[in-house]
Amino acid sequence: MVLSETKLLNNLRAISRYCILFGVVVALVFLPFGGIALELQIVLALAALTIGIPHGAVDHLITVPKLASLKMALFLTAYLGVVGVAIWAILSANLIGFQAVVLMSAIHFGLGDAAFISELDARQLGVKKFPKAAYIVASGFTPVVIPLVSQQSTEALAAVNPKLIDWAGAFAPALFALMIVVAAASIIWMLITQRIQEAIDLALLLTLVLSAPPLVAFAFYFGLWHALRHTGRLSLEFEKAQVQHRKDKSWNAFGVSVLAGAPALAAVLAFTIFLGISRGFDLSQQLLWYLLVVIWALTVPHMALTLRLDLKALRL
Ligand SMILES: CC1=C(/C=C/C(C)=C/C=C/C(C)=C/C=O)C(C)(C)CCC1
Ligand SMILES: [Fe+2]
Repeated sequence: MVLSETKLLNNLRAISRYCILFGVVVALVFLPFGGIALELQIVLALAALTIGIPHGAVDHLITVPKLASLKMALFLTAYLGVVGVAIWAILSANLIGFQAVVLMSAIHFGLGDAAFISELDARQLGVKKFPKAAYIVASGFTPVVIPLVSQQSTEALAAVNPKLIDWAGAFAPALFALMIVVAAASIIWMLITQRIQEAIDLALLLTLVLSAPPLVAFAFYFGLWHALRHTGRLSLEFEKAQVQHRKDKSWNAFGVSVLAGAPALAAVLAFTIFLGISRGFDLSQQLLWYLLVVIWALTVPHMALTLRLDLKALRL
């Protein structure tokens, strides 16, 4: 079973790296033609967000194992209540809401990515000490903050919601420089401590955010790195996936973990369209914004519940 888990986590690590590399190549290929058209960027972002949703949609199954129970009903009521309050907060205070979301996302991404490495470490012998703090900070802030303070962030944020364009105010250039230094220093630290694989991970993320436009960089990171690796970790917790791991069927374990989140994916998409229409939105212009708002709101309880697993894996 441990072998099947290790195999899956290692495969997902390799696949997510190839995906990021593919994103870098696509961005570079488009460069001589004036970059990837904004419309295509938005389509990519919508696709990546959709791919990424199921990873958060199994929280309830992991926290409350029994689907048809009073506990589950109470849990879902509280979960959705938090989501509702968060949606209201982001819609009524766009700017502060977004700043809070950026911070929350960076912490959630960093803890999650580092917890993934810790789960791999726990299943392998003779690993060198893992500098967790450096990996948490670099892997969390690089994919969110750098795209949001880069030169091209104005175009991306205008497509999401023009009110967000100045989210970092006068700090943007300093924040950009600081984030590059943090990422570079962490890569060097990984090399010094002989965590070569982690140095490769961070170098890939940094290359992506420096070469691809913000929406594309975020799309590839969220859908094909964060969600993939997180789903791998879900298979370690989810009872149905454990059954498959025990039979040494690592991809089946991954498959059931993805499928468990599929019904919620449909619900999220339907609710997003309902929310948008009820607020009189123009589908082609504001779908990305509303989908992001719903995902950000879902991240509030998702992050709180995932935190438990993250801290357990990281032994913090
Ligand atoms: C980086 C970036 C963005 C921000 C994305 C964020 C902050 C996403 C957070 C997602 C979470 C927390 C998911 C949970 O698992 C925008 C606005 C799309 C514009 C393009 C660049
Ligand atoms: Fe997540």
